Amino acid sequence: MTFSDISLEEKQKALGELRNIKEQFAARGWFPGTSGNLSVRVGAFTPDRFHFAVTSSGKDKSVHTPEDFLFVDANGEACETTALKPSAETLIHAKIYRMTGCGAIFHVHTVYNNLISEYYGDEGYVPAQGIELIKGLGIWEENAAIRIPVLPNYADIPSIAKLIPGTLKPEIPGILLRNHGIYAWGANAFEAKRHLEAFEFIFEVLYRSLLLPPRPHS
Ligand SMILES: CSCCC(=O)C(=O)COP(=O)(O)O
Ligand SMILES: [Zn+2]
Repeated sequence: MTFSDISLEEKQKALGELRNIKEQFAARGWFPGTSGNLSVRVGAFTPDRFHFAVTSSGKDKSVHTPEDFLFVDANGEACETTALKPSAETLIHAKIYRMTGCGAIFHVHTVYNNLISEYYGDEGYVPAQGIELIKGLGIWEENAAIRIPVLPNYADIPSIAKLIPGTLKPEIPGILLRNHGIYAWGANAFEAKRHLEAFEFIFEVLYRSLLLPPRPHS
């Protein structure tokens, strides 16, 4: 399937979903200083051939403009002639699509995901257990213990993308970049949003738990 085979209706639906998500996350303060990026896949998928709409690089994501999104291919190249630049982290999105075949990927920088990724960064994963929102990740096992992968935050994005195949775990729909932010994905925008919200809740619980004083002996 080429980009022009994908219906206008499907492309517009993807752009509408991105616009809604962008507005909601911006209202939560999840795009400080132009950080963060979002994408939704369109059309058919094979690991080597797919297309997605992605946020333009360096934009203020708290306002809507006609330059907010563009469509790119599996190599992160623009599908149509445009002056817009795709997100600087488009190759990370492309690698996650290639590995998972998912339908949407959302990336945000928050204080909690930064603090927790640094705290557990040397281990290479964030451990979590006994938090109800683990179910929000689609993991319904009783008292599930999960490990959320943490990758180093190299300045060279292709170097990060290369690490993804060895790091990504099929059962965990997210990856942290140390002292940077999280990528969360799902079969569609609804699921990717639910996963991202669950991760952020988990990070806040973990961080606040570290601050609790020891319980007095009873
Ligand atoms: C301004 S934060 C540094 C870049 C970054 O990590 C990010 O998420 C935003 O980059 P983009 O090119 O997608 O605007
Ligand atoms: Zn980022």
